[in-house]
Order: sequence, then C-alpha cells, then structure tokens
Amino acid sequence: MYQSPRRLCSALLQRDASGLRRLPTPGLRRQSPPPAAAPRPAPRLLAAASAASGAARSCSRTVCPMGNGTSRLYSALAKTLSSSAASQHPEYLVSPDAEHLEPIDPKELLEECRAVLHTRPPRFQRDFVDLRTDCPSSHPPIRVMQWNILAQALGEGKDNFVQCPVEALKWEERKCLILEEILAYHPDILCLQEVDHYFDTFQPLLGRLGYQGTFFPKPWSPCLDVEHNNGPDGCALFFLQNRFKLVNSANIRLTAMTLKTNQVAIAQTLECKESSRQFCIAVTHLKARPGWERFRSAQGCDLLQNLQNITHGAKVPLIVCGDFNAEPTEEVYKHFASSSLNLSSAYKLLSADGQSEPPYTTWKIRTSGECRHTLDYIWYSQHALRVRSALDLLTEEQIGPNRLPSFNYPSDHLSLVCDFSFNEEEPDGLL
Ligand SMILES: NC(=O)C1=CN([C@@H]2O[C@H](COP(=O)(O)OP(=O)(O)OC[C@H]3O[C@@H](n4cnc5c(N)ncnc54)[C@H](OP(=O)(O)O)[C@@H]3O)[C@@H](O)[C@H]2O)C=CC1
Ligand SMILES: [Mg+2]
Repeated sequence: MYQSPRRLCSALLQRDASGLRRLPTPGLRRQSPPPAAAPRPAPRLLAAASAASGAARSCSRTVCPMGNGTSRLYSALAKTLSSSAASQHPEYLVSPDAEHLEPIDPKELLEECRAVLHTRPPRFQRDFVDLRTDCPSSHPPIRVMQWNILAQALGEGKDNFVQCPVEALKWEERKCLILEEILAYHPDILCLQEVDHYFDTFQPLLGRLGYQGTFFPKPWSPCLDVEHNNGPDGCALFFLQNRFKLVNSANIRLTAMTLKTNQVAIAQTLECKESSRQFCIAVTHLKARPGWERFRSAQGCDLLQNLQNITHGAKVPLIVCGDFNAEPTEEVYKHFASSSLNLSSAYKLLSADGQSEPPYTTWKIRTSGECRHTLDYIWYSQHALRVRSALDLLTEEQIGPNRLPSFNYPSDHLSLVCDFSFNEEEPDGLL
C-alpha cells in the first residue's frame, strides 16, 4: 500500500553540502500572485531561443499537415544531428555553435517564465523525501529527472483531454511551465519523452544553461499527422557539461520480435568529472495503449539486451528513465525488475514498505473516461547506486478535479526526480 512519505526534506532546491545549487526559490512555491502593476519586460531569452533556431522552425512550419515528405525530411534531419555515428565520435553530438552560445542566467530565465505565467494560478509545491541520510558520500549527488512533457501536437491534436481548456495548452505559456519545473529542480540529467520542440526551444535554452543535449525522434511520429505540427516527437537526453563527460552514446530504435518498431531509446555512458566514475543513463518511451502488452514486453527485452551490451554485462552502473506505458503488473515491468542487470525502481522507495510503486504517475480525463496509471519509472542498479532522495508526487487534491494537464501543470505525466550517489561500500563489479 502506497503511503505518504514520512520524512520530508522541504528543500526544493536544497542539495548536499557541496552547495552546487544556487537557484532562487522558484515560482512553484508562491502561493499569492505577484504584484499586478509592474511593467513586464519582453521575454528576451525565450524570444532569442526561438529566433536562434529559425532554420529548424521554418523547416517544420513549412510541413504539410499530414506527415508528408517534408515531415520525413525534418525527421531525417533530426536523426542526422543525433546519429548513431556519434557512438564513435561523441563530439558530433554537440551542435556546432553550442560552445559559442552566450550562457544565460537561470534566474533571469525563471523571471521571464514567471512574467509570461503571471495570469496562471500558483504552481504546486512538491517536496523531496530524504531516503538515506545515513549513507555517506564524498561527492555531490547526481540529480535525474524523468518526464513525459506531452508533445504539443499530441496535446492539441490527438490526446483528447476533454476537461483541459485549450487555453491551458497554448505553447507560449505551457513551455514556460515546463521550463519553470526544470529550473526549479535543476537536474544534472534530464530524460524527456514526447519532445516536439527540441530545436526551437529545449536545445537552445538548455544549451545556454550548460546542458549538452541529444534528440532521437520517433521514425513515424504521430505528431506529423497533426495540422501545424512542429516536427516529430521523440526522446531527449540532456546532461550538465560541467558535471559529466560523454564517453559513449547510442540511439536505439527498439525492435519487437525482430521487427523494427516506432519506439526509440537513447543510452549514454557518462563520466563524472568529480569522481571519475562512469555510469550509463538511458531514456525510452514504449508503445502506448491497451492491447499492446506483448509488444511492450518485447521492446523492453530488446532495450535490456542493448543495455547489457552497453554496460558490458552490468559492469557499468545503470539508470533507465522512461514512460513505459505499462503498469507494474505488466510483463515488461517484471522483465526489468528481474533482469540480470539487477535493477530496482526508485519510486518504490517512497512507499511505506519500499515495495510498492506510487498509485499514479499520469492522471487525465479522455472521452473514454478517467485514466489514472503508473507508467513512468526510474530504474537503477540497486547495488552500485543509492537513492538519496526523491521528489514527492502531487496529491489528488493538488491535481484537482479536472486532472492533468491544467493551468498550473503542463503535462498529463508528473515529473519524477531522484538524487543518486554511488554506493561507496560496494566493490566494483557487483551491481
Ligand atoms: N505512415 C506510416 O507508415 C506509419 C505511421 N504511423 C503513425 O504513428 C502513429 C502511431 O505511433 P505509435 O508510436 O505506435 O503511437 P503510440 O500508440 O505509442 O501512441 C503515441 C502517442 O499517443 C498517446 N496516446 C496514448 N493513448 C492515447 C489515446 N487513447 N488517445 C490519444 N493519444 C494517446 C501516447 O501518449 P502516452 O505515452 O503519454 O500515453 C503516445 O505519445 C499512428 O497514429 C500513425 O500516425 C505509424 C506507423 C507507420
Ligand atoms: Mg502522451
């Protein structure tokens, strides 16, 4: 039975004594609206991001609505920019001008987001649950965020969130809610699904915040069927360049029973600059919908096999983030829980017995009715890594009667955030 956490660590942005995090208290905590009369400066950083990616944007804007050849070209372009050739040449993953981009101040970007969102209701406060205060670590933790951010084209054109007003989905504001959430928790590693604004929003902005990003679009993204789409959706993986060095990267098109599928994953081996320790981080988004359980299971087996190879038979610690589109009762969950990679699901640690997944990670209302499911997970090598804390989920009351997305939460999936450290008591190789 899932219960509320016992020990709450109220510091939304608080980190270990390292003092690495110096972000201001974010808008998430504000319970009263900001003063009304102050003039609002034009959003300089947000506008610059869109302008900087004009080429990619105009490419996608010329796309004919129904996923024609131009859409495929966009998809091919995206794939080229994050191609598997990068496995051998990691430097190719950095877009050519990334190092020359002017860094931006996260406080300034947060202020711009708040200004854009000034008519929106206050955002929810979520607390980190302190899970292992007794576990010593000589290095700052690694903060990982898993989030299906909801593709703009799907949210507006396919998902049928019948209780969500269309104004709540306006991209110019919804993107600020997404950015605000990322800035609030400031993850070292960000694993996203349903990203259909990589080139015009996330890559330029997160790049200037110090992240290195990789995008792998779905081969036949359903976004391309939506009128005025912004290109295909896919998985994106970002990590802070001042904390990690990229060792290896693989873009994986998942197979099911030897057939290539429409689902993808990105797996990267990173080296921590502080400790010189290596680990693998992967992000995926498995096939959605009921009736596809065996297909998801096969995709999961393929991903596990790929990760076996990438981690040299579990010799490298592993973190796998994903929207698995599968409840814990499904076969694919069981494959992950019992694999020889020795993985455990981090969010189980929030339950009273440490054995139960949260009651939901996504909650929406479609024409078919209410959909409340646990589908999103952060798996980790349970002997090599420790979960120091995890971000609590929203309560039913906070989510509200119309569920998600809403005016104060941008996606139908909740973000999951964990702080990991290496288990320094564990001998290398026993993962
Ligand atoms: N032209 C071609 O030859 C081909 C085209 N396609 C295109 O790909 C699409 C299927 O892609 P695929 O990746 O398998 O899609 P999925 O079934 O995996 O779903 C795609 C998205 O739909 C969302 N979704 C889940 N349930 C529902 C629902 N009940 N109503 C609306 N949206 C939902 C999912 O969100 P979440 O994960 O959050 O639940 C997911 O992001 C087709 O619609 C087609 O357009 C596919 C193959 C070939
Ligand atoms: Mg979705």
